[in-house]
Amino acid sequence: MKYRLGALPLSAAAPLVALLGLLMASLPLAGAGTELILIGLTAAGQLAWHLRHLMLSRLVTWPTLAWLAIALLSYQLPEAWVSQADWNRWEGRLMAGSHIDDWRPPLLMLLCLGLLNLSLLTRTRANLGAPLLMGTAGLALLAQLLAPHPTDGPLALSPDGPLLAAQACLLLAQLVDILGGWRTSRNSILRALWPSLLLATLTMGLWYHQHRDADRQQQQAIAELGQRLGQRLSDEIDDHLAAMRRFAASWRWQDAPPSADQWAYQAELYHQDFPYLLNIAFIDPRSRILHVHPANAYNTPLLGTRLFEAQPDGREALGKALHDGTIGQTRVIALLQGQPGMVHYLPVIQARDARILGAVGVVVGLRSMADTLFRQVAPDTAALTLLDGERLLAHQGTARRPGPWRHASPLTLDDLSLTLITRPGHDALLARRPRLPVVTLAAGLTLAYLLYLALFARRYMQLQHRQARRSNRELRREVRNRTRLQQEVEWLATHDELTRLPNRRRFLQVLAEHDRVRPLSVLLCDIDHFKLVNDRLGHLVGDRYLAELGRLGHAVLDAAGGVFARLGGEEFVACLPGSSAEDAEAVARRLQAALAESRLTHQDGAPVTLSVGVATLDEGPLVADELLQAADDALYRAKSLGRDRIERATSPADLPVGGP
Ligand SMILES: Nc1nc2c(ncn2[C@@H]2O[C@H](COP(=O)(O)OP(=O)(O)OP(=O)(O)O)[C@@H](O)[C@H]2O)c(=O)[nH]1
Repeated sequence: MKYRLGALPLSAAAPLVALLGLLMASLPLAGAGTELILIGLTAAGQLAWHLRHLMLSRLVTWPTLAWLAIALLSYQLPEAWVSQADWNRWEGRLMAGSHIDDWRPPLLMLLCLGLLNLSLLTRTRANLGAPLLMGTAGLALLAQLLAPHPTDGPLALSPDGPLLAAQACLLLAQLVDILGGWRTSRNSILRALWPSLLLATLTMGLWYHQHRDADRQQQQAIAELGQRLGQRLSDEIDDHLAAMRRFAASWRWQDAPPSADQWAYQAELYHQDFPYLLNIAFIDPRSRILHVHPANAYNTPLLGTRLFEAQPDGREALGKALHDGTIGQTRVIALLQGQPGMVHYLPVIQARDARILGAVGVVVGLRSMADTLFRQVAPDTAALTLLDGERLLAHQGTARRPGPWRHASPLTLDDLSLTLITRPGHDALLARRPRLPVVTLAAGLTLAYLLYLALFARRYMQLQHRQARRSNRELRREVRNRTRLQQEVEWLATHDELTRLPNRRRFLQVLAEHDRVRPLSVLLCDIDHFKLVNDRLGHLVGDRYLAELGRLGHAVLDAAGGVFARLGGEEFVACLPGSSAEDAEAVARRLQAALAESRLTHQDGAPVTLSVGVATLDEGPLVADELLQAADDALYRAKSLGRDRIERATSPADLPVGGP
């Protein structure tokens, strides 16, 4: 919750930061309009999620993503599928006032933010690659910060500060929001994130490189176009000069200036080849215009005009032709027709006596000439401007949307230095733009995303396996413990812990197991004066004596094919299936002997002795209680007869069967 509290104001602040920033920096809102709207929608999606209006968040996030997807498709689809013109039409409807290529660069960032919103909604943030989306968004932000201004490339990244700040706010809000959530799976996320983020970084680097390369190629193409046009312009002037020289020379055999008809006929032939010539005039030696072609509303009033007076800028050039007999050429001057241009004056020299009959004036309207030339370039391709220094000579500016940069090619026409500015149109640039960078970006980022998903899933499965293995191990250990405990409980239920001999219950079971064996003897053994041992030597020694007797008894009875058990207290019992009373007595004696040999003594050094009651069932059914009672009776008798004795019961009545 505390993270959400931090994220909330950041999400809310993002669109405000963008809007205020743009207003304060007096940046045109129209240009940033689409991006501003997208930022607003993304922020609204985030905010709605933070405020728990999930439906609203969904309603905002999905259409925003759809919008972004359409924009993305604009440069993903091949031209053959959807033409640039079609996209432009759609784009005009979707984003009036701004152009798709203006906001393509932040598109990646906004797409990442939109997808992050989606991952918020689906609550599968780390699984859906949200960390990589964040990393990529961070890279896109960084790229926008570091990238140069768009003037150096048609699709360079937008550096609009307020919009960047808004994007950073949205990213930060996402970061703050998930910091707590990823704490537990941080290791898994990091392991998947680094390799995929590295791939994303390499992809973006490669994309940027290819992107700049494409820019350079386009700039070069435009430069070549400018140079080509410039070359054509200068070739054109050379051509018409050569033609005019021939034209001027064609009058040298005349004795007098040409007649109006002659002039109109001949000049028309040349004018057809060079329609941009505003006129072709014959000027007499006194600089008067004698004939002019074509005879139109601009030219006809010029007839009779004395050029030396009327056009001082051209006087020097005309003087060369009329006085020196050489070709004269004006600079770009204001023509009598009202537009800038140049005039070439070619002397008409009589062949016979080298008399200068006059001059041919060829008026080149640069605007007309450039227009003729510019018409060869499709208007949407580029805007073309012809400049003489700062002076605008001609312009063709029909490119619907001028691109972000222009190319200036210097033109040299004789001694004239002009500049041809070529400004390519956006649409033409986009249409010619190679798709490789975008394909690289899309493929690389998709791969990085898949890599993240694969690594994360692998790591997740590894953890699951590890967890399962650990659980299995614990389960096995638990089962072992429980089995051991169970066995212990079972053992304790049938054994005596101190002597580790079978207890009374087990003894009765053994007895029952041999209920068909005859003879069946039972020995009831009791340590004599054991109380004294306890009292004088202590209970611990008493316990040791009991354990020792248990060990001895087990050894003796085991050798005799019987079972030795502890009945309780210092009383022991033995079962000897198949042993007659004599045999049983002999075993009892062996037991007494073993005890004697063990040198268990009282405090005064007297040996610890054992009294034994023997009962044998030779025939008839076994009644355990009765048999034991008979043995007990015999034992009682042994005790009362002085202890350290063996007394035999006579079955079924308890009759002494003898003693030592
Ligand atoms: N150390 C120890 N003493 C036990 C245990 N079970 C019973 N005893 C003791 O065994 C003694 C049995 O004494 P009694 O049966 O009264 O008689 P006794 O001293 O053996 O004399 P007699 O049987 O008449 O020869 C008691 O002092 C009990 O406390 C045991 O598990 N450990």
